[in-house]
Amino acid sequence: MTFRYMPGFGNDFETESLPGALPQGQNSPQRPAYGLYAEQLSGSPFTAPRGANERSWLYRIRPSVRHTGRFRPTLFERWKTAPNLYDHELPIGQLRWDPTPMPNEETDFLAGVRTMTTAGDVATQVGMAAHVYTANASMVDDYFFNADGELLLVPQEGGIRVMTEMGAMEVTPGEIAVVPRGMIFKVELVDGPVRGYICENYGAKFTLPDRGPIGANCLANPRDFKTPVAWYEDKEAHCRLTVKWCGRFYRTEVDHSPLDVVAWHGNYAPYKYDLSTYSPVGAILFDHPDPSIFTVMTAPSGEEGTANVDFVIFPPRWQVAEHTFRPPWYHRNVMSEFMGLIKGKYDAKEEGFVPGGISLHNMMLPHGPDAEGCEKAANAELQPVKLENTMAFMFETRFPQHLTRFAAEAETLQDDYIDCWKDLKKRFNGTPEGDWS
Ligand SMILES: O=C(O)Cc1cc(O)ccc1O
Ligand SMILES: [Fe+2]
Repeated sequence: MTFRYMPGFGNDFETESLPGALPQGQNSPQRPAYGLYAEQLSGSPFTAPRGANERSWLYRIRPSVRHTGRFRPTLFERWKTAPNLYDHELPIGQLRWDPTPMPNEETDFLAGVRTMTTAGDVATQVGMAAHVYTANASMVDDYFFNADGELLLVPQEGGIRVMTEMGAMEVTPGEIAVVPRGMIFKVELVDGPVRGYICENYGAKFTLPDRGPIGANCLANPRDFKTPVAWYEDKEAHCRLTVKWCGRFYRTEVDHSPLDVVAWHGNYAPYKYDLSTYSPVGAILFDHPDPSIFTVMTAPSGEEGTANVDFVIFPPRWQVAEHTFRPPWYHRNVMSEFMGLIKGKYDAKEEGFVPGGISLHNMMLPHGPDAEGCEKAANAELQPVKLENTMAFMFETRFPQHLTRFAAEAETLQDDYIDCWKDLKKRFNGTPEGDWS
């Protein structure tokens, strides 16, 4: 199968996989071509202002209402939803985990989701959850949609094929994909086991941040976002559709594939993005800017400049700042920082933060470079240095991130993480130079 995409962020797209399947000049013809049913999928209230109004028109073999029978409750006990408070006894702290191991038993994407943190409240469409997924099997006759929010998928190991109602995307480590709230999809594996991270965004959708004085270019450029062309399965088989709805899971059975959209148009659609197309802008003379300069996408909350969640990356880049402590400064942040590493090394941590791992620096908890990193940065010769072969990211939310019991009790939790700062010694010695040796 070939994967084809249309460029642009939030564009009004149109696509058909059979000639003439997409009505022209109207949305709801009396008898759509090919005997298709017309259906509107709304991603915003009908009356949302034009710039935030999202909907698509789908032309499908059966209307979605025929993809569901009666719903029965089902359980995915490791996929948690906010509010999920204090189901463990671990005190607050700076935390770090080793990579989640690949499954031993047959596990598909849906079964392989494990929640690490939740924030906010799904019932008021506020906040987010951070998950890891691991899988060693494709979803074949199993399909899923999440009514609780959009899913930002961040593969770390192994490629996945995200087969959605509106098209199919192949997404490999170094790329990300977003599946909108309510969109039916399944995940197939390209070749072998996979691992990655998910941000489940309960709030307003991810959008591109304003660039302010940076101007009209750089950071994430709209044309590098890719939305798949229409694709469908005309498959009659025993299929299951699982739905996540306000933190609970339900299942319904149908005799055909729900991925049956032959043509569509609109601006509510899945997309993917290659992180290597991000054009970072940074300090070209001195000092270390705030990580907000590396925001790929932001999901706003009601308060200006205060994101429900930001998706931030730390891509390969030159470091050139003069007379500057170049790694992140020591800091305390009102926002809560969940970090993952897709590949390479992260410049604030010399050891222990490895690809597939996670760190969590929650609301107001102090953190910064480890002792070794500090020592190196303070004594480095400040030549231009290229940070290569690296890609870390952060889900940064205005809401405190509450650990799940799974995260608190995981064998991968490093109990010695805070020791990475214990050798930060006193440098104050009464002289203006201090003791930076
Ligand atoms: O804590 C971290 O490693 C993330 C981070 C990076 C940076 O360059 C500045 C602030 C910040 O929180
Ligand atoms: Fe931080």
